Amino acid sequence: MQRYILAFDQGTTSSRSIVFDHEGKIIGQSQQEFRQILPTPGHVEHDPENIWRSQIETAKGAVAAAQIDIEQIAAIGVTNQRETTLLWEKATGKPVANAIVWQSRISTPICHQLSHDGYGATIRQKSGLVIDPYFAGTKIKYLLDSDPTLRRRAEAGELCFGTVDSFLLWRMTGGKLHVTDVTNASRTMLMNLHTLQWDPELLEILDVPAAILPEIRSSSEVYGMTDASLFGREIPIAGIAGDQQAATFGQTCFDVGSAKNTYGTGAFLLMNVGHKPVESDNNLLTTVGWKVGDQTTYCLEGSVFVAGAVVQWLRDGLGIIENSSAVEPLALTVPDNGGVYFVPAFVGLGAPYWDPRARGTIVGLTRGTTAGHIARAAIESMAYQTRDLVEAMQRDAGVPLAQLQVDGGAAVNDDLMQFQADLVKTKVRRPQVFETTALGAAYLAGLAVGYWDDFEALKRNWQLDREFAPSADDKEVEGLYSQWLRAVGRSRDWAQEE
Ligand SMILES: Nc1ncnc2c1ncn2[C@@H]1O[C@H](COP(=O)(O)OP(=O)(O)O)[C@@H](O)[C@H]1O
Ligand SMILES: O=P(O)(O)OC[C@H](O)CO
Repeated sequence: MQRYILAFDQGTTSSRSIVFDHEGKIIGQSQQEFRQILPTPGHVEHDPENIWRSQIETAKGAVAAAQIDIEQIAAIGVTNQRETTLLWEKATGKPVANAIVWQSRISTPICHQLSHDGYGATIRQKSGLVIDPYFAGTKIKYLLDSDPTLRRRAEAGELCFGTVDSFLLWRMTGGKLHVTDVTNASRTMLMNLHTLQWDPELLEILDVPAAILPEIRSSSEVYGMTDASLFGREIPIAGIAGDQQAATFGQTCFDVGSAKNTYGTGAFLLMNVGHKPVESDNNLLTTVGWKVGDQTTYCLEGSVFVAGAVVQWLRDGLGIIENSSAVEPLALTVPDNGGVYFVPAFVGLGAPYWDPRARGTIVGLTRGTTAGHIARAAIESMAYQTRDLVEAMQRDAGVPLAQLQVDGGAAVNDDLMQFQADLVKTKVRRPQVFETTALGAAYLAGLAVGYWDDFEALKRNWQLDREFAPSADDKEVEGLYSQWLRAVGRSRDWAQEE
C-alpha cells in the first residue's frame, strides 16, 4: 500500500492541508480562507472555532482530492501561524476569548511598561526576542489583566493557553494532549532559549501562571494519536513547527548560513546559525529552528508584519484590483515607481525597526501618480522590507548571503522576485514546490515515523523552479533604496496611544 504524509498548515488568512508523497510532491490539497476580525485599528482576532473547522474540513478535502484512502496516511504534521494566542477551558475545550492574532498591537501599553521597567536585556538574553506586542507573552497578560475571572480561573488551573498548534492538538486528540513544540514556544517570550523550558523569571515578569502552559516537546516525534472519531481511525501526529521554521526546514536549509524568505501575509527571513543560539546585534530575533532527536538548530529571524497583505489591502481596502494576481498587470502599466514609496506599516513595523507606533504611509504622490504606481510601490515594498532584513542579517553574519531561497503566496510574482534579486544583489531561487511550509511539517512528521530516513533524503527532493540573478545597475539600486529608507522615516512613531 502506497503511503503519504498529511500536513496541516494553519495560516493567518487561510487554513490548508496538503498530502505529500515520498518525493515531497503534492498529491492533493484543499484550502479555505477564514474571517479576519478587526475590532479596532491595529487589533486583529480570529474565531478559534473558525480555525478548527476550516482546518479539519481542508484535511478531509485534501485526502479526497488526493483520491486516497485515509488508511494510507502514515502520519500528520502540523504547522501554524505563530504567536497567535488562545485560551480555552480545560474541562470543555471551549475557547474563553477570540484568538489574539500575532499582528495585533493590543498589548502595546504592556510592552511600554516592560521597557520602562528595564526588562529589555533580560528578555532578550533569555528568550532571544525584543519587547514587542508581536509575541504571545504580552497577549496572555493582556487577556488575563482585562478580566479578573479569567486570571482567577487561570491560577486555579482551569484554563489552557496555547498557540494554534497546541489548540489543534488538544482538539485532534479529544483533549488528551496539551503540548507545543520548541519552535512555537520560542515565540512566547516565556521560554528560555538555552534550557528549552518555561523560564520562571519570565513567567513572573509577564505575570503568567505556569498552570496554563503546555508541555514543550521536540518538533519531530509521535506526540499522540488523533481521536478515532475525527477521521474514522487513529493517525499518529508526529511533527509540529511554527510556519516560518517549517518553511526553513521544507527548504532544507540544513547548512549553517543557508537562508529562506517567505512572502505570505508577512515576510519572514530565517537563517540557520547552527546548534547554539546567536544573539543579534542588529535587531533580529534569535529563535529555535527545529529540534529533531536531541539536536536543536537555531536561527536568526527578521520578521516583517505586512508583505502579501499589502496586495490584499489593494484588493479589499482600496478596491483597485479584483484579485491578487491582478496586481501584476496593473504594476506593469507604469515603467517604474514614479518616485512613489509605500511603507505598509499597517500594524507598526517589525524587524529591524520594532516600532509599534509606525503606520502605513504612501509618499511621493504627484498629479501624475496613477493606480499603477501605487500597485508598483506596494509590490516593491515587499522587496525593500526584505532588503532591510538582509542588511541586518549580513551585518550579524559578517558575510554576504550566498543565495536566498524563496517561497510563499507572493513568491509567484516573477517581477517581484527579479526586483528582489536586484535589490539584495544575490541569487534568488524558487523551488518547484513552494508550499514549503506544509512540506516542512510533513518532513518533520515523516522523519519521526521512518517515512524518510534522514536529512539527506529530504535534500534530494529540493528541485529548482526558477533562479533570478541580479542584473540592475548598482548606483540606481542604491538610489532607490536610500529613498525607501527616507520613506520609512516618515512612517515612524505616528500612532498615538489612547
Ligand atoms: N501575484 C501576486 N503578487 C503579489 N502578491 C500576491 C500574489 N498572489 C498572492 N499574493 C499574496 O500572497 C499572500 C498569500 O500568501 P500565503 O503564503 O498563502 O499567505 P499566508 O500563509 O500568510 O496566509 C496574500 O497576502 C496575497 O495578497
Ligand atoms: O500565516 P503566515 O504565513 O502569515 O505566518 C505568520 C507568522 O507565523 C507570524 O509570525
